[in-house]
Amino acid sequence: MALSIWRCMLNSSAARCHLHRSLSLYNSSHGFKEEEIKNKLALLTGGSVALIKRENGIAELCIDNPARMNAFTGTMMIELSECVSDLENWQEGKGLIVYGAENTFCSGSDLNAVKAVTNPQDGVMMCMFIQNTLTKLQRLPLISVALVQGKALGGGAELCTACDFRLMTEDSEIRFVHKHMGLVPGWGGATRLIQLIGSRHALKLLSSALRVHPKYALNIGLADEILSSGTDGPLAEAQKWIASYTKGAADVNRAVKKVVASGREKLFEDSLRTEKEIFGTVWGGPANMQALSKGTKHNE
Ligand SMILES: CC[C@@H](C(=O)O)C(=O)SCCNC(=O)CCNC(=O)[C@H](O)C(C)(C)COP(=O)(O)OP(=O)(O)OC[C@H]1O[C@@H](n2cnc3c(N)ncnc32)[C@H](O)[C@@H]1OP(=O)(O)O
Repeated sequence: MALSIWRCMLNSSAARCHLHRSLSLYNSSHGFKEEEIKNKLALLTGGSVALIKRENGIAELCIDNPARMNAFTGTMMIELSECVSDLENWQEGKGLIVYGAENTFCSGSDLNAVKAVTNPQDGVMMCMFIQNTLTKLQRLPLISVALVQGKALGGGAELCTACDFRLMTEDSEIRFVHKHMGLVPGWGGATRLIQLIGSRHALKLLSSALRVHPKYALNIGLADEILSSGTDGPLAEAQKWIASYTKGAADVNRAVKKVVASGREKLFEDSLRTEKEIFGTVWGGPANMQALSKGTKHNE
């Protein structure tokens, strides 16, 4: 079969692969009434979530509510969802750094918002809204990094588990305080924590609300690097760190994250099929042809 026809077949199946992007975890068939909960969240104002998409393909998402230790108000939950949707459509994107304003990460839900969302139905609806957002964040075809400075508490601890990697500054902590609030994680943090560090370590952190300092986080696999207090500052350190994992063409970087995200979630044979489809999107592509024409050697 002519190579070009074969590639066309691979590419057409790869196109189908793209069509499955950004299906929400919860929809109306699960009783999720998105517009209804968004209208309620919109009344809980304060703070903001800002997204910068840079020319080099690395975006920065800032959780900005320093007067409340970057706690999420209702409007910030809506803005986070909108930023993640924007990133889902950013075809040039390769990486994402999530961080908090004024050198602290996030202290979870704004307790004023929590007190305003009194009935259990609305609480569960808010939980579904946030889980939809954080599941899409985790599945973005970008390498994502949570830059943890200061405190990542409650929902803030859950948010950092939705990123592929966590970089912690020397004085920072991640703390699942839910049990002290008479709660369990609801933003998907328990499920992702078990994926990251295993059920034994996850149960220890959730049942003790332990302050997880950087060295222990590194030891149990929750953190990937402890950032030294370099002269450039933590955000610049994080930019340097992510740059070493996002070199080269955007489509190849995105394909790498897609094959790993597929293997992380799918059954073995389904993941193999997805890997084949993603392979078809880069086989014979510009980066592949350039490497072949250069006679690339791997002895650096
Ligand atoms: C599924 C989980 C999810 C949910 O249930 O929806 C949650 O995340 S529940 C919330 C979990 N988070 C908390 O319980 C954090 C509560 N705050 C603290 O423990 C402390 O503030 C701190 C984060 C450890 C920082 O302590 P400290 O350095 O002493 O500063 P302050 O306490 O003075 O905080 C400064 C300022 O910020 C306000 N603040 C902090 N966190 C929140 C929050 N989550 N919601 C609302 N406001 C918050 C704090 O009240 C102070 O404000 P003022 O008192 O007006 O100065």
